Amino acid sequence: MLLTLHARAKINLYLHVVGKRADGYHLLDSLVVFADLGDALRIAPSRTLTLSIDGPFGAGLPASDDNLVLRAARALAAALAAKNLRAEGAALRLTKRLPVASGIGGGSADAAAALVGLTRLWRVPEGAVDLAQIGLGLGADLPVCLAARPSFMGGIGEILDPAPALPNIQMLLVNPRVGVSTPAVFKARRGAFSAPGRWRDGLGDAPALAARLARCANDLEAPAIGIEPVIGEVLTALRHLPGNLLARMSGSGATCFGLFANAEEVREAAARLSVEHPSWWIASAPMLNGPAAFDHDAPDA
Ligand SMILES: C[C@@](CO)(OP(=O)(O)O)[C@H](O)COP(=O)(O)OP(=O)(O)OC[C@H]1O[C@@H](n2ccc(N)nc2=O)[C@H](O)[C@@H]1O
Ligand SMILES: Nc1ncnc2c1ncn2[C@@H]1O[C@H](COP(=O)(O)OP(=O)(O)O)[C@@H](O)[C@H]1O
Repeated sequence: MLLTLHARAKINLYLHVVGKRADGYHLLDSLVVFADLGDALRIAPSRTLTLSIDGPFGAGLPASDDNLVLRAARALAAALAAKNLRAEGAALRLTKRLPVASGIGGGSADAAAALVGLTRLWRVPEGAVDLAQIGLGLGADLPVCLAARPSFMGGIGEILDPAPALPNIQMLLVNPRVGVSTPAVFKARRGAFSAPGRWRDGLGDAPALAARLARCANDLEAPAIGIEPVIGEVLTALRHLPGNLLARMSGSGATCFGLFANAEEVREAAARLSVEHPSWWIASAPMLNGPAAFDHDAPDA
C-alpha cells in the first residue's frame, strides 16, 4: 500500500492571546483555517522507519530524529506499544513546499498527516489511540491540524469548536524568507491580554468575513515585527494591492496573508507582488471553508 497525504498550510485568521498558564504556555482564542496548498507526505511499507525530504524548502530541513514527522511516527508507535498493539516500519517521503518555522504550521500539518497515514498503513483499530492527545504532546498546533477543518481554537490549542459557515475567499500567502522562533515571539509580547474575538453566525461573502476579522487582530504581529521588521513591509505591500480586503500575519509569523474576493484578483496580486519583491515566497490558494481531507482514503498504488 502506498499512501499520499496532503499536509495543508494552517492560517490563523485572527489570534488573540487571552491568558497565560502557570507553565508559561499562552491561552489562545483563534480562528484557524486551511489553504488549499501545502506539503505532501508519501508513506510506503517498510521494515524500518525512514524519512527522506525533497521539495523547494526541503534543503533547509534535516530528516533527523527531531523532525516532526519522525517524532509523530515514534509517538504513535509508543502509544500502540502501551496498548500491546504492534507498529511496523514505514518509508516516509516528505515534499516540503511550505516555508519552515513560518507561522503556517507546516511541521504540525506534516506530523498530523504522518499520524493519520500511519494509523492506516499499520491498520490501527478505530479508537485504539487518541491521536489528538498524542499530537498535543508534539505541539500546540497538532490538534487543529488533525481536525483539518475551520475551527475556533482555545486553550493552548487543544480545545476546538467548529467555525460557523465561512464564505469562499482567496488567500495570498507571503513570506519574506525569514524564519521566526515561536517561543521568542510569545516572549516578546507585552501588554494586557485580549478578550476572545469569536462569533456565532455564518458570514455570507468575502467582504463580510474581512469586515468581521477587522474587528479582531493577531496579538503576535507587533512582537514579531519587533524581531523581524520586514514583516511590517510585507503587510504594507499586501495592503497596497488592488482588491485586498485584509492583510494580517498568521501565527507567530513571519508568513502574512492577504484576503481577496476572487481568483482573478488574487492571481493579479500575486503577479504584481512577485515583480515588486522577487525574493519573497509568494503563493495563492483558495481558503478551504469545509473539511480539508488528507485524502488518505485514496491509496494511489
Ligand atoms: C502560534 C501558533 C498559533 O497557531 O502557531 P505557529 O506560529 O506555530 O504556526 C501555535 O500556537 C504554536 O503552536 P506550535 O508551533 O505547535 O507550538 P509548540 O511547539 O507547542 O510551542 C512552541 C513554544 O511556543 C510557545 N507557546 C506555544 C503555544 C501556546 N499556546 N503558548 C505558547 O506560549 C511556548 O513557548 C512553546 O514552548
Ligand atoms: N517536518 C517539519 N516541517 C517543518 N518544520 C519542522 C519539521 N520538523 C521539525 N520542524 C521544526 O519545527 C519548528 C516549527 O516549524 P513549522 O511548523 O514549519 O512552523 P510554525 O510552528 O511557525 O508554523 C521549526 O523550528 C522546524 O525546524
